[in-house]
Amino acid sequence: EEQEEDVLRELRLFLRNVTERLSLDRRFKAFTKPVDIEEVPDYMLVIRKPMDLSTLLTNIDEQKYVTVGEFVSDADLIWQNALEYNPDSDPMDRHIRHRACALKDTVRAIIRDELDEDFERVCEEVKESR
Ligand SMILES: CC(=O)c1nc(NC(=O)[C@H]2CNCCN2)sc1-c1cc(O)cc(O)c1
Repeated sequence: EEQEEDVLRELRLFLRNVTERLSLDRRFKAFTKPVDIEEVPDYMLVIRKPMDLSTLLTNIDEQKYVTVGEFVSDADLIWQNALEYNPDSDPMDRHIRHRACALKDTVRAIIRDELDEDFERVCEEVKESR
């Protein structure tokens, strides 16, 4: 009902704000758009569930996320995929892995610092009620 829509609207505002801040961070430039298959043809052979910051924003607008936990699971795909696709000692691999680790830590720090646990609990209750 109305109160549920109020909670989900506030969730979308929070998630958009987090995603937009990540997209503005120069360290995460490589994660802002889907990997271009023309540039990186073997990517889809290695990575089963591609994810990027622009797709997170689209998912938010399409009301895919009812809890912060669901959003974090998709956000985690971004850095997990980067670690998987870049396992080697190649300087480029190390460079991307460093940024992937920074993305992982930044998402967790923002959620820890800015997400009210009572708010996430209400979102979980909305999810259970559906
Ligand atoms: C996001 C990601 O995982 C990614 N990984 C790369 N790895 C490499 O290029 C390594 C792979 N091992 C051999 C030496 N090259 S390039 C790249 C990427 C960077 C962008 O700025 C945009 C984009 O769409 C993809």
